[in-house]
Order: sequence, then structure tokens, then C-alpha cells
Amino acid sequence: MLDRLGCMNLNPTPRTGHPNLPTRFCKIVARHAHLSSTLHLHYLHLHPLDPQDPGPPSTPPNSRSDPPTRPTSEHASERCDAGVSASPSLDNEEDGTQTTPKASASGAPPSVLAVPTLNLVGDSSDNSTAAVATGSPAQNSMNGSTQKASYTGKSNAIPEAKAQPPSFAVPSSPQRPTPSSTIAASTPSLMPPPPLPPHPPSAAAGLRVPPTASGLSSSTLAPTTVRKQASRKVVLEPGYSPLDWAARAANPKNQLRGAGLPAGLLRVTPSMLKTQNGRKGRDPWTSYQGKVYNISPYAPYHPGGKGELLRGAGKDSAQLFAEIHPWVNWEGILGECLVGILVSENDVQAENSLDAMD
Ligand code: HEM
Repeated sequence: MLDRLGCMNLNPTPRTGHPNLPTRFCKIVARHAHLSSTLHLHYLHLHPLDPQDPGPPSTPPNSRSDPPTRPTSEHASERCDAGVSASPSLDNEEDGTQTTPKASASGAPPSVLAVPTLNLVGDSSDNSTAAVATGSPAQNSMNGSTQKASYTGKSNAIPEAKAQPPSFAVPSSPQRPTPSSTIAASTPSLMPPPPLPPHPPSAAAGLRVPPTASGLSSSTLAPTTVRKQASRKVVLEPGYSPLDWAARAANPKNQLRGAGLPAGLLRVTPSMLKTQNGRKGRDPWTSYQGKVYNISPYAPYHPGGKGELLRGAGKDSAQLFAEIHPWVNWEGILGECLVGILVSENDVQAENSLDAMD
């Protein structure tokens, strides 16, 4: 009877949606051979899903006479496992030596029994037979020629094919023997592996400074440390802050140019400027951009100290000023201290000669 079950499992059942069901069922039967009669009934109840299966036999299964040498559990399991693909053994049972009718063949025409026998060998046109051999619905969608290549058509090769299902030739890229390709080869979706990501640029290439037309090198572009000099500001006396100076400069009565000067701007020669150095009771004057300023009133307000400011007395202070604090608004601070304009010695001599002619 178990042998009959194995034979019945050979029938292709693509409509069931679970092609592996017969195989699993046979294994269960092999483990529980003592319940074989009951399971047989269950199977016969499920079996009519096969359109070619006429359904349960007209006679009760237990009324049949099983062959005396077959009903062992091991043999049943072997036949079940092999029965998925072992159609040649079925042929042996279908020959004239087998007198007992098969369970699935009860009332079925001989063509039904011939279905499993033919198609492992080479009938590529019958995909349903190949589905029996593989037991996978997804594999059923594959063409039969591939399965034919896997099954050599010899009965002794069938158990090996069962133990290791045929590979359906999804050519995994030899350049990428990755697990993803293996999965793609074994899964029914057959989705190709994702493309390799582009190689990221190397760190050296990303950090390299491209050559420039100006010829700057990486050492030139390297951050330089700005060395900050210590402040040379002095502590001013109370009442001599920048705001105090601004308040004093805003009052024209303070006469920041100096006492005793004419109302207009003086024409100051370098020799005259040189004598205005702050000594001998003379106010210190300095020139800046062609103009002469009396720096005497600003000296106590100078943040850098009086001594620093008087370094420019009697001469031009443009260079010193630019070296120390070019951002300072000279004219804005010393505008009210303007004495005159700087002229050359020749210009003064010519002017004096003209005055003499008059
Ligand atoms: C001979 C020319 C001068 C010298 C040698 C000189 C020197 C200095 C020095 C050493 C400092 C301190 C800088 C620091 O370390 O913070 C200073 C600050 C200052 N000087 Fe002069 N100075 C001169 C002319 C002037 C003039 C003519 C003015 C005004 C028009 C002026 C306005 C200032 C101001 C406003 C500061 C403060 C700058 C700041 O707060 O950063 N200096 N000066």
C-alpha cells in the first residue's frame, strides 16, 4: 500500500499549488507506517485534485491485497523520495510482473500511469512532468530543456538529482562570486545582482591640491599661524579717553592748531617742519599726505602714549602711522589740528622773491 502511495505521488499535481506536498506526505507515511492505512485514505481524498485522477477507488483500500515483500517503512520512504523522480522503478512495477492494481491507477487509463515515467528522460515539451521531478512551481516555469540537461535520463542518477536539485543556470558573474549571486541563482525571482557601486575616489586624490596657473604649492596654501604682537597701548590719564578727545575736538574755541597762528593755512617747508619738533617751547608738528598737523594737543590722548606719537614730530609720520595702525582715521581724529600744507623749499623761495619784487 505504501508502495502505491509512492506511485501516486508521481502524478503531477500542478494545480494544487503545493507540488512538494506529495513528497512530504510520503515522508510522513514512512515514519508512521503503522498509520499507513489511515493516511492512505487521506491521500486518496486529496488526490482527486488531479484532473486525470478519477478519485478514490471504488473498492476500499484495505480490501486490497498488498504485496507481501513491499510494505516496510524504509522501502516506502525510499520509494516516496525516489518517487518524486524515480519513474523507472514505476515502469518496473507497471510491467507484467505486477499483478496488483495501483492505488492511483484505480480506474485510470494506462496513459495516466505513463506520465511520470516518460518525462525525466527527454520530453522537453512536457513541462508538467518536469515539475514532478523538481517539485518547485517556480521551476515549473523554466523550460524543460534545462531540466532535461540536469536529469540524464538514467534511473540510477535520479536519487542524486533529488538530493541536489538542478541548478537553473542563472550564470552568476565570475567576477562577483558573492552571496547575492548565489541567492539570485537559487531564488525563483532570478533577479540579477545589483551593479557594483563605482569605486570611490581615493583619499589621496581627494586631498590632493590641483596645480594652479599661479604655481602655488600645497605648502603655500597651508594655513599660516598669525603671530599676534603684544599690545603696546598705555594707560591713559583720566579725562583723556578717545571720547574726551572727540568732545574737545568738537569745540572750535579750543584752538587746537596752536596759539598765535594766522587764520589761513600755512605754507610749511620741510625746514620749517623740522624746527617744529616740540622742543624749546615750540609745538610738535608732523606731516601726513601733504598736510601739517599740530600733534601737541593730541599727545595726552594718544592710546600708544605720548612718546610714540612724538616720534613723528618735525617730520613726515606717514610711514610710522602705516606700520602701526593703518586702519586709524587720521583726518577724523586730527582734523582740527591742521596747521597748513607742506610745500618744498623752492616754492617758498620763489614766493619770497615774488613778495620782494612787490
Ligand atoms: C609718530 C607716529 C605714531 C606712532 C609711532 C604711533 C604709535 C602707536 C602705538 C605704538 C600704538 C599702540 C598700538 C597697540 O599696540 O595697540 C598706537 C595706538 C593708537 N594710535 Fe598711534 N602712533 C602714531 C601716530 C598717531 C596719530 C597721528 C594718531 C591719530 C591721528 C594715532 C592714533 C592712535 C590710535 C587711535 C591708537 C589706538 C589703536 C587701537 O585701539 O588699536 N597715532 N599708536
